[in-house]
Amino acid sequence: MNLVVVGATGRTGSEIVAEASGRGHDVVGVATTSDTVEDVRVYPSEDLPELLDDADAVVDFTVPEATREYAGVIAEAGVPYVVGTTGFGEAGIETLRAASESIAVLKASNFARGVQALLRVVEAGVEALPDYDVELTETHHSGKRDAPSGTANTILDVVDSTREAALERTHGREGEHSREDSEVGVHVRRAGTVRGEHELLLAGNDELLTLTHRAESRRVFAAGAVDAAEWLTGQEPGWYGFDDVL
Ligand SMILES: NC(=O)c1ccc[n+]([C@@H]2O[C@H](COP(=O)([O-])OP(=O)(O)OC[C@H]3O[C@@H](n4cnc5c(N)ncnc54)[C@H](O)[C@@H]3O)[C@@H](O)[C@H]2O)c1
Ligand SMILES: O=C(O)C1=N[C@H](C(=O)O)CCC1
Repeated sequence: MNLVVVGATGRTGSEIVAEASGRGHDVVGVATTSDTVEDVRVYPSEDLPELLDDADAVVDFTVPEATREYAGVIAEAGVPYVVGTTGFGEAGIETLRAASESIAVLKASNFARGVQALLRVVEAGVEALPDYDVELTETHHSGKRDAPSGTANTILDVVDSTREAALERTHGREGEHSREDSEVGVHVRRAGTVRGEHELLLAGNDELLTLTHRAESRRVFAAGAVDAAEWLTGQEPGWYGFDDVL
């Protein structure tokens, strides 16, 4: 497969370049500056249109503003598009949904297979404990731009779709703040080189259930993203998630 990795010089993109190259795929990179990663040529972003001519898939781990810029070009080129970038607003999601009318778009906030398993366990836990208090804590490296993480938002979306009514997301607490039954506390920690940890707490009836996932390297995201790209090349245009791949 001819793969274009956008964000190839990044923390995660460089792992994806290594993973895809290791599987024998032909890889080129795109980033804000030209470079070389794992012996793979990285081109500046203005070169993306011509790089799409021979591409079988694009994998994007950049920033929301870059993804929004690329989506139209990639859709026009008719190339399947795997998006791992997080931190989009509604407009960004709309741009990707529009692209999925003409190409296969697979967007996931987390390409670790263990997080897909966590989401299934979260649904079962909330179904079994519908009246328990819910709190979420996520921890990532000190360089992460967006908060809360895309994965945290995905977990909370699963909680909301499983409960009778959506919970009001309270981001941190300070001063006098007694807890309402209708709220979920969302707590964000940024420190060191943490690759990604998510903990969901369900508490009530004098007991606690904690559901936790910890990524111990970015290779786990890279493996999932390349699996997704390999799968997506065989799909019709449309909107897909990583759960479709598993
Ligand atoms: N879905 C997942 O499994 C998953 C896993 C890890 C990271 N992420 C997400 O991936 C994104 C990148 O994270 P990171 O830590 O690898 O970032 P990073 O800052 O290390 O790398 C960002 C990359 O994007 C490129 N870039 C930035 N602005 C650009 C622009 N305007 N045009 C072209 N390229 C541009 C940079 O050159 C760099 O290569 C974040 O949104 C993060 O949340 C998702
Ligand atoms: O390192 C990051 O940044 C990560 N971002 C994703 C998110 O926002 O959920 C996935 C975990 C790692």
